[in-house]
Amino acid sequence: MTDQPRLRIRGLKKSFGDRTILNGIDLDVPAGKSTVIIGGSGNGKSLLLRCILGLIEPDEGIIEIDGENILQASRRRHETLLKRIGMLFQNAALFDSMSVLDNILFGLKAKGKAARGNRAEQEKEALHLLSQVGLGAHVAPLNPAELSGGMQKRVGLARALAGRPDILFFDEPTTGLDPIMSAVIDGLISDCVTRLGSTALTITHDMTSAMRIGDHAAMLYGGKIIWQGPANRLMESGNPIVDQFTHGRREGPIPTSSLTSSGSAGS
Ligand SMILES: Nc1ncnc2c1ncn2[C@@H]1O[C@H](COP(=O)(O)OP(=O)(O)OP(=O)(O)O)[C@@H](O)[C@H]1O
Repeated sequence: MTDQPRLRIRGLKKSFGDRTILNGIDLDVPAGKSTVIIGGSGNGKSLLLRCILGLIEPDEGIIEIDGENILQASRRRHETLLKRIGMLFQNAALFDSMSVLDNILFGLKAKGKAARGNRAEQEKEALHLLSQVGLGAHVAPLNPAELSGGMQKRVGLARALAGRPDILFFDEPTTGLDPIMSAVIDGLISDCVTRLGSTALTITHDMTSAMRIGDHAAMLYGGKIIWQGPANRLMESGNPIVDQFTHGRREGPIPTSSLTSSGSAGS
């Protein structure tokens, strides 16, 4: 592993009208490690991922993958770089009208991998992806609505792994899951990092999960990354804002009103 982070973000800003949500994000995501981002609702965590994924155009800043600023890359190069990223969305974001198999085949197509091989080979690859997340072939013809939330997340992970991306984003992967299924999903995320060598970036509110899967952790607050360090320091960071958040205290520097308002970071 080199010292160059896989993802390097500097001075990233995004406002909507007069509401500044991201107000100069500086973040390094080390290669081949698991990074977690914590922060209150509405602070812009999902927005940050959407900016990296090219779904939202930031107002200012640098987003580098392996030292290459994707915001200045040609459109074609940008698309190629983004194919390196697989994403598990908050609610798994599966297509309800498609079978599990077709959802994964869609993931392969989106990464340009389905152009190779015939339908039988593509299906074999999809079933292999399902087995990687611990699901058998019997799930393939089912519709997402027939699956539990935990199974849907696993299918979402299988789809995120389609095309073998080396960077994986997880948006609140354990939200809505029971503690055992959360541990299963966390185990799969850790496997992606330790067995596949992926670089993982996870947004979570779940401190157990953050400590379990994270090597590196960062807290987003007021539009900036206000702390980053080893994930095992999250509960004793020495930063009063991080401490209030990770220990879930009502009293502290974070006004409780900021957790129910729009999350604007000011300018
Ligand atoms: N396309 C958009 N247009 C206008 N406002 C937006 C847009 N996208 C995000 N926002 C605003 O940015 C703020 C941050 O949203 P975001 O979803 O990133 O928060 P979050 O930290 O991920 O919250 P949560 O933990 O609740 O998911 C919110 O106030 C949201 O309304």
